[in-house]
Amino acid sequence: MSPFCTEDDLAIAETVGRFAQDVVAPRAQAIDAEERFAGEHLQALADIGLTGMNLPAEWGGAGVSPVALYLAVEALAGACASTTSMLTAHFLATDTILLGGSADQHRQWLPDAAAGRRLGAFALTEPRAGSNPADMRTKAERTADGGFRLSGVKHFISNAGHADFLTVFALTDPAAGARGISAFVVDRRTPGLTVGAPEPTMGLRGGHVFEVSFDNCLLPPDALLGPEGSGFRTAMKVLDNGRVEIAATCTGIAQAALTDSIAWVKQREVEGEPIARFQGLQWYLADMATDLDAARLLGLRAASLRANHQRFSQEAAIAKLFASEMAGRVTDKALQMHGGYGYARAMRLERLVRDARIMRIYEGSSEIQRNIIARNLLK
Ligand SMILES: CC(C)(COP(=O)(O)OP(=O)(O)OC[C@H]1O[C@@H](n2cnc3c(N)ncnc32)[C@H](O)[C@@H]1OP(=O)(O)O)[C@@H](O)C(=O)NCCC(=O)NCCSC(=O)CCS(=O)O
Repeated sequence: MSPFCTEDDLAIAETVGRFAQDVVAPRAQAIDAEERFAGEHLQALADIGLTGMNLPAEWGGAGVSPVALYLAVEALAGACASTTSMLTAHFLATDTILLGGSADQHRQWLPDAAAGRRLGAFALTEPRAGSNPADMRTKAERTADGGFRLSGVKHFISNAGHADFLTVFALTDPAAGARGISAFVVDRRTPGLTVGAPEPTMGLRGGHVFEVSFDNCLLPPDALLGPEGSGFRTAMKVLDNGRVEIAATCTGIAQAALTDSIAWVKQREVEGEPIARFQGLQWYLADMATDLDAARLLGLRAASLRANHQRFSQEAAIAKLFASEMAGRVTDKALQMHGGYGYARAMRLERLVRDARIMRIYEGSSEIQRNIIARNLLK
């Protein structure tokens, strides 16, 4: 499949692919249509090791390579992107604890999260600080007992209303800009923490997003992840991982659209012959496959660098930019090939088109990825 994958990675992908098609795919249309939270899959994801797939075995995780993680996320996304979004948001939360926290914090939070007993959410974005999180307003002030008083509002937070814990980023030194941001792990039952109703969205309708308010929430000293002021850097490292997982989600969605399109042109007939005989449609398929292959290779390259403990921020941004734009192109072409049937809600293609759209926006929009890529080029 790719120079980046080992036999073990491919075996994991096959297992997850079978699980995704047998267990997750059959419920995906209903989850979307009824806007039902994809959490109904949480136990099944945990049973197959997916809830801890980003974590080392030491903390209850699957201990697999980031390449296997990429392939697993892709396989799951081909079945249900809402379920995948719930899972990747959980990964953002547990990655924050893994990368920012101490061994004691790992022990306290990660095994339960890896086992799917506790669901996480990642609270970085604010109503007026999306692309530029350094401009956040949420504050955490020291209290006399060494803990913190947390106040502010976070927005578009996946899982929040269903989560057991959130990793939250807040200013501990408002004068210091990005260097004044700290990361915290917060129990969702903390008094003063309230979550709004799920925000209605165009796609990922089973991957609920929420506004979260912190009204003078009192946090214990051990809620702080890492040294004060290190939160922004932790968030950026977590997002490097997250962007590769979004790229994998995009290749999963696009692969599903391509698979459906191949089946469609073979089955749909015009004047007694399958439309697959039209060269125009064959060229559509060829372009879709080429675009998809390029995106997958970029994603696997980033995952492979991560596996080798090399810096991969640039490659993650390139993979996320290309894959999210590719998913838009491929799902749109697929819909065009299906004609009115692709536009009808009875087919999953309509869902794939809607689910693909957010990929160009969350975890850093395409414009932000271009900024990151250009900034690295001009260093
Ligand atoms: C575009 C940005 C990267 C620009 O950031 P800034 O210009 O504000 O900050 P910098 O000066 O670049 O960096 C400050 C500080 O952080 C360090 N840094 C930066 N990037 C990295 C990295 N990849 N790895 C490690 N460290 C990093 C940098 O070296 C500086 O350190 P020093 O202070 O010098 O020590 C940024 O604004 C950005 O990424 N914006 C997009 C935000 C985003 O993606 N938000 C998505 C939120 S989550 C979501 O969308 C969905 C979640 S869910 O499903 O609920």
